[in-house]
Amino acid sequence: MEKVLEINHLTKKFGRMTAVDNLSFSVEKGNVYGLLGPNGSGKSTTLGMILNVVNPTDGHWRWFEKEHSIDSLKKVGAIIERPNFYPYLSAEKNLENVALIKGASKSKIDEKLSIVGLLDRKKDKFSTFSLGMKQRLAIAAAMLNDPDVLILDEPTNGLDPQGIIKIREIILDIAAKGTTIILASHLLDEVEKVCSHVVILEKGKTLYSGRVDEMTASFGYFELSSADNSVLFQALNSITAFDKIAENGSQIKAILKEDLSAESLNRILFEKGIVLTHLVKRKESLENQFLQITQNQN
Ligand SMILES: Nc1ncnc2c1ncn2[C@@H]1O[C@H](COP(=O)(O)OP(=O)(O)OP(=O)(O)O)[C@@H](O)[C@H]1O
Repeated sequence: MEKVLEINHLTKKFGRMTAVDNLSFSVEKGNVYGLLGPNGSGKSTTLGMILNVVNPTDGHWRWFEKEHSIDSLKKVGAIIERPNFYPYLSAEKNLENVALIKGASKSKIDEKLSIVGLLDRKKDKFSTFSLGMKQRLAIAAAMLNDPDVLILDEPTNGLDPQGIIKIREIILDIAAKGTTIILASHLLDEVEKVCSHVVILEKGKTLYSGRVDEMTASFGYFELSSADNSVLFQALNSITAFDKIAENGSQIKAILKEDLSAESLNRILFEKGIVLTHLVKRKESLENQFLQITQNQN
């Protein structure tokens, strides 16, 4: 797989505060990466470093498997601050200005406005746009020179539900056409809906890095009960596949640390003379895992 970005031991300190702490991960072409973390976890600082606007304290990164070159960033489109356009100019005129600055062709303007659903509003002044439309225009501007990578920092912040859905559809559409996307968000739901990969940050440290579906597909847990739960509890404790076993009202919750099917567990317990009255296998959602991970840090 072609590597678009490699980050190694990246660290940023502001005085005594470490905003990004020894961060390492790689971004492969064609995927959508979520940088997920609560406010202040170091997402924007990380994006600032890889975009050359924040100086790192330590560590390094490289774009497109090349050592540092300003040229590499020409293939990266980014929206890291609120879109800044001329309010009294139309969407089209604003994009003409951006094209001029970026050295992109004006012939791309209609195509990009169409991708973000603003082609029929191209003659309207920027000042008449909703926040969601402004954000979509910013995406069109970032896409003008057909970047290989698009970076978005909290792209749906402050938008209404309709605006949020629209932006997410646009991101997925751009990704489906082959552009690699790196998206910083504090919304787990957003990452689950949009990203294939996720790096979870808490206080600048990586807590999880990997595929979103692998994280969702953790080993899960069982809910069980039997006529005598204390005997069941003891029996479960002797099975090495479990990480934690807890009584939960009339049921026992047994969390897996490795794969074990409901059928196998039922058989193991039956062989120990235990007949179950209840057996359900469940998977923790990414949301629960994220909450657990962030809670454990406090
Ligand atoms: N220029 C700066 N000077 C001092 N501290 C800073 C500076 N920029 C960021 N920080 C601190 O670094 C930490 C990480 O901030 P950062 O903005 O990267 O987090 P974030 O995950 O993007 O959160 P948010 O979504 O709230 O911006 C925070 O504690 C923040 O206060």
